[in-house]
Amino acid sequence: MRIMALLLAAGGGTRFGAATPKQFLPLAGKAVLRHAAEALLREGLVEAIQPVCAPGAEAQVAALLAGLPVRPPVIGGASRQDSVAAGLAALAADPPDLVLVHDGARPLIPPGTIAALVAALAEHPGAIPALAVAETLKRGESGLIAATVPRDKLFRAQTPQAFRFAALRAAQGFASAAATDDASVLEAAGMAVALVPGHPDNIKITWPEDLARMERMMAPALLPYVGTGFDVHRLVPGRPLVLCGITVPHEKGLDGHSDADVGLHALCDAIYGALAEGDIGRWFPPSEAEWKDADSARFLTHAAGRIAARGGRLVNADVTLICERPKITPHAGAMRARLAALLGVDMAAISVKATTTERLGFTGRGEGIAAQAAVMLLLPEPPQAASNAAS
Ligand SMILES: Nc1ccn([C@@H]2O[C@H](COP(=O)(O)OP(=O)(O)OP(=O)(O)O)[C@@H](O)[C@H]2O)c(=O)n1
Ligand SMILES: C[C@](O)(CO)[C@H](O)COP(=O)(O)O
Repeated sequence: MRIMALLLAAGGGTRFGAATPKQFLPLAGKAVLRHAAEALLREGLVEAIQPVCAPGAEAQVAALLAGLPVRPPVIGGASRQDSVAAGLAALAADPPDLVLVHDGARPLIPPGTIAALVAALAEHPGAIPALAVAETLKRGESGLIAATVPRDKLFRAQTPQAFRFAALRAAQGFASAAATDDASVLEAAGMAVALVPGHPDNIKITWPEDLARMERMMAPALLPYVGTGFDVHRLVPGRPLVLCGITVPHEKGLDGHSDADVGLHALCDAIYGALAEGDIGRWFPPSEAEWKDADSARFLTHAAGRIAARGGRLVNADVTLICERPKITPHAGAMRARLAALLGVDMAAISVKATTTERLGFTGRGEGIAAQAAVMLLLPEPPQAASNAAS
């Protein structure tokens, strides 16, 4: 049993309204059309795909479908049925037993759909996936309801639509240019077409919101990852005191290889921890002269870049500065704003607070400042590569 598929891509996407026809637009990292082709092949039943495209798009289609069992694209026509006829003609020299006709604008074919269609063709010359209409149907005119249409026995037709090749060829003579699907050609010829279960995820991208919805559906699930960071620097005379990206007036400043921004360092370590990508010393070793007196804002920008590179996002961060003096509260708002700007998130996601150690220990004696931070990130997948690379 040989099964081939026509992949229709000759439409201009008028309703979508983009300069590029919708089937060539990117979706979850590849073109919509490539998703559709891969979906046709996924069940392992389709031997090869015959793309049908607009004049001049042949090279683009061939490139988008490179590496798949795809025949050279043929040129479609002004109507869907013209495009189908062109595709069928291209297959006619070595005809398959069965042919599927699929919209290049339908990137997702739920598993089992093609097997169900092929099984139905044992009994009938045609079969389509379809969904029973679940909502009340209205006919509208000039913004008003003209009638309520009984939905009993009504279905929404999807693709791929499957046919015995000889039957679809024979029915072509009955095709009307107005036919919006391929089953209607067999219907016009008086041939039976079976209904098999369709799926709501088999969306035809018609309007821009369909592509946005499909992008959300195909986005990888994001998992929460928490990270913590802790840092200490000694207070010494003669240096500015930089805390959470803000220079705070004080008689001493923090000592360190960089600007010694202890709050920002703890925050970076929390982020690297959540990413399982080591710590700040791995990315910016104190042995490297480049980081001498460096503005630690660069480190946080780097950490934010690592979140983005991993396809994740920061949910929130909470930084606690531990010192008797200076008082942090008057500067906390500016610190939150600065950290939020460096991380590219809303200020509401960033907390900066402070505590003392009741004059106990090195922070109590004013010898140094400590900071701890906690973050939550949403990341697409377990950080396996990072855990291998981290020390
Ligand atoms: N003459 C045509 C018309 C449509 N199609 C293809 O048929 C599928 C479904 O059609 P539709 O969603 O209507 O696409 P467009 O015709 O591109 O959209 P519009 O009607 O908004 O212009 C699409 O993959 C489209 O490329 C085709 O190959 N040849
Ligand atoms: C074939 C189809 O996808 C089945 O739902 C649909 O009829 C195509 O309709 P359009 O008018 O070409 O958008």
